[in-house]
Amino acid sequence: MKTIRTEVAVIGAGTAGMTGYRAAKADGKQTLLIESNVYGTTCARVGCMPSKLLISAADAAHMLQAAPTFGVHPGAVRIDGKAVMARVRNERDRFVGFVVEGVDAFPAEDKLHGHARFLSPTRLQIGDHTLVDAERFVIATGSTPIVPDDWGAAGPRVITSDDVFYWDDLPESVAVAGTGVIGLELGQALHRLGVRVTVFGRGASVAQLSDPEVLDLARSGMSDELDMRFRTKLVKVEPKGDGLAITSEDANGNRQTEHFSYLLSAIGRRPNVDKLGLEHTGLERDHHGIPLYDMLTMQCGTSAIFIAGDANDEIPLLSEAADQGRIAGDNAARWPLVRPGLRRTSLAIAFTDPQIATAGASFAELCVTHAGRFAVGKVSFENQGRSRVMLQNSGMLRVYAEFNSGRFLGAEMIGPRAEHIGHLLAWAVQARMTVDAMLDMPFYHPVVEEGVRTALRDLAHRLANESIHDDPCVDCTPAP
Ligand SMILES: Cc1cc2nc3c(=O)[nH]c(=O)nc-3n(C[C@H](O)[C@H](O)[C@H](O)COP(=O)(O)OP(=O)(O)OC[C@H]3O[C@@H](n4cnc5c(N)ncnc54)[C@H](O)[C@@H]3O)c2cc1C
Ligand SMILES: NC(=O)c1ccc[n+]([C@@H]2O[C@H](COP(=O)([O-])OP(=O)(O)OC[C@H]3O[C@@H](n4cnc5c(N)ncnc54)[C@H](O)[C@@H]3O)[C@@H](O)[C@H]2O)c1
Repeated sequence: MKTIRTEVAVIGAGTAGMTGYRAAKADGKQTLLIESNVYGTTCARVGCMPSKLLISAADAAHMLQAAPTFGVHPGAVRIDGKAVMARVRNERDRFVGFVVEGVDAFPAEDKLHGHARFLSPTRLQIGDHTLVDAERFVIATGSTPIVPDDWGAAGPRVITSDDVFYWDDLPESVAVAGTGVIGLELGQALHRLGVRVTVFGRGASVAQLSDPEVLDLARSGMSDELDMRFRTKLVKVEPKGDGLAITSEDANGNRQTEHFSYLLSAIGRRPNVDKLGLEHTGLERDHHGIPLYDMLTMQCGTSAIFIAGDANDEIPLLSEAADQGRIAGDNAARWPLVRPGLRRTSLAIAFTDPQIATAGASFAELCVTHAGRFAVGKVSFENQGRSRVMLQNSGMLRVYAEFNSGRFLGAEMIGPRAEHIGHLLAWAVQARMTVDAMLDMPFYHPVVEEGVRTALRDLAHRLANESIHDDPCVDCTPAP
């Protein structure tokens, strides 16, 4: 077996690993980037980009369906599944191509292919061919979709989001398990593209929402369009004919068996830390096996090992993987003189329709950190001018601020233009703005942001007329 020595070893060439590699190199360290699979990142190959391509096709179909309400009659709509999937794959391959070009530009001696695992705190074994001795490490190994064993045993018709983006055609039907972001984004898109879709949720959660009022509206809005089965678990999944027989059981114990072409398991992702030999590093780990680390430096304990991106399961989003990778790579290079990096205000967007956005502190978080000390303002988009004009007048925004200081803390919404409003509100949280200062900002007419102003005015009124209280927060039941 060959032995290589390097100053920094980065495990995983996804988004976190690539930014980590670049940061360590920029600090002048000899750095090795180790990847076990193909280059191209989860985001570009099977994540953010292909999912948004599929959603855009679904948006086009949906716009045609909504057109007659405006007096515009496009005629019979025909969805060519092969053409839809061809565009998804072709455009996806283009995005992947740009990432691979970036990796190609890294010097050959900085790249190594194979599965890395720790043999000691300073040594990795790569596949069965190389030993890597390094002073410092960045773990950026990403995550893998979860498929329970009993579902997986039903065969290849049980799939994950990874498989969808390799389809040549749209299937007849899909059962989706999970009402998280992936289940809702893909479930709604496939439904709008003419696939028979049923979404099963073992609880009643909707994407990342925790605010009970927004959640209620999101549940009913999604159920109006999609066959949503909340509080329903899958009790048996069996291969049958060219698909699957899926038996579900609702909260009242009623069981039914239905036939679907596929079961899409969208019940979360597991960080890739299990086959890394972390037991040989001496690092303290949590009950999921993830090393304990500092969220500002990404350093695991006081070691020379850093962890970034989906691998630490903190906030499994692209923007976080990029930030955390940069901080981890920089600190690996600087070790032992590590420094806190820039962690930004939380922002999460689900590209459902209506979109869902959460910015800053969530309602559930505030119930813990600010119980009785925060006020809530809100707006419904039902009669909001611009939203009605566009026929996108459904949804709600709830905004939160601290009593006394009037500082804006966060927001949760489902509604039109949430991807943009989410940014606006996250920037206000990070800038530590007060509600009054936000209301001093310009608002054009007629725009959806006027709805934000209505919510902020409501919030300002409540800050002025309500006060800190000791009552238990009746609203603060955790989201199911
Ligand atoms: C369907 C879907 C849609 C998404 N949409 C969005 C979105 O719209 N917006 C958003 O912000 N986020 C989205 N995400 C999440 C986002 O894609 C991830 O948070 C991000 O890609 C994680 O980057 P990463 O670098 O941590 O992991 P990855 O990009 O997965 O990189 C990890 C790499 O490590 C390699 N590796 C693992 N173990 C080893 C080992 N032992 N040795 C060597 N190499 C190893 C893997 O092969 C992989 O290449 C989506 C995810 C999915 C699945
Ligand atoms: N637009 C975006 O930013 C975007 C899009 C897609 C994915 N992502 C990222 O990918 C991550 C993974 O997405 P996800 O949707 O797979 O996970 P998730 O954690 O968002 O949702 C998982 C869902 O599955 C349910 N569930 C868990 N175990 C179950 C079981 N045994 N049976 C039935 N249901 C079960 C949960 O209650 C939840 O509703 C997200 O957390 C997000 O960070 C982001």
